[in-house]
Amino acid sequence: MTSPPDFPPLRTERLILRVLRAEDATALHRLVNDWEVAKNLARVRYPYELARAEEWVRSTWAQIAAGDAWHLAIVGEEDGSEGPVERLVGCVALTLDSDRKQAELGYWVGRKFWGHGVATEAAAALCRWALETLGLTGIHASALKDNARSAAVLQRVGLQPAGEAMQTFISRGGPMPVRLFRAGREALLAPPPETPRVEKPILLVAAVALVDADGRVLLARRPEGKPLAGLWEFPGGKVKPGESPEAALIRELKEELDIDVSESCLAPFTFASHGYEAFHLMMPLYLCRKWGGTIRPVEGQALAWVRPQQMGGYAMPPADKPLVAMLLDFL
Ligand SMILES: Nc1nc2c([nH]c(=O)n2[C@H]2C[C@H](O)[C@@H](COP(=O)(O)OP(=O)(O)OP(=O)(O)O)O2)c(=O)[nH]1
Repeated sequence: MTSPPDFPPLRTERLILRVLRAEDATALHRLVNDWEVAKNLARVRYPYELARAEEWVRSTWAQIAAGDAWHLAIVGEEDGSEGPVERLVGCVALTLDSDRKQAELGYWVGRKFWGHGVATEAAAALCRWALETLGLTGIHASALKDNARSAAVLQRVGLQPAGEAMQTFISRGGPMPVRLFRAGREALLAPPPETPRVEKPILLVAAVALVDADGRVLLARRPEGKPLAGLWEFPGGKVKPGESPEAALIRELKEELDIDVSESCLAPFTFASHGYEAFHLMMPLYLCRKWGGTIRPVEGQALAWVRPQQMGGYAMPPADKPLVAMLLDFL
């Protein structure tokens, strides 16, 4: 064939999947003649010459015309001075098995376009097109065992692990271990599971473990009338809109304990992330060993200096349990 076959381009949110054109060969050669890309491709020789790219582009036209395989260019659009300009970012392909009921999925993306979900977006669109248009019963693929990135793409597209095998990789000069993936038509066409929505508001609270010279930590008892009243907690409080967690802590420590703490004495230590009934608590916990002034319970709250080993004897909010374990390890 001397010219590309008719194939209406597939459009995704960010990409166009279309037949390769003769003029794509230069960009294709530049992207594939990169060991980081070529080493993951079974049927590519490395180094990959421009003449091979030109020949391969033409071979894809015959395969599409025969209905054997669809190797499509993955193209992004960029703003140019005279309107949008197309840019080749990779290729995606489906090749029919000999029974013509199933197909093998393959793809590659140029190194500089990695990390943006291009392969997943393109592969999912081509699979959907093939299932709907060709009536395939399933799709399969393989990924080198050392290519975790590709295995993740296949699983995001909806393929499931289906064992391991050896497969010849021209680029690597021989057989290589691969992981196999496959999925049936129903699984692939099912709508993706909804990601659980966080309905609760996120409450940001800053707290601190004040540590004395003996390695004891100050706990304060939550006063009556407040939620979780009677439980022992790390001093701190809610971060106000526009306030940094450090500024909130400095303010709270002055209000609650009448001490002066400078930001440089607050060392980020760990954090609590806990779902309470009405909100989700995000609470960075700082460590502080140096403050100005003498600690006094301004709000009449009970205070206790407690070694981490003894904190089990103090009833604390559920969010604090993992923090105690961290302190126990660290102090
Ligand atoms: N300060 C602190 N709060 C904690 C800890 N563990 C934990 O679950 N919390 C929760 C309890 C509260 O829901 C929230 C802190 O809110 P708070 O009501 O004490 O905050 P605040 O001092 O700004 O109080 P207020 O002005 O609203 O009365 O974080 C902890 O170790 N220290």
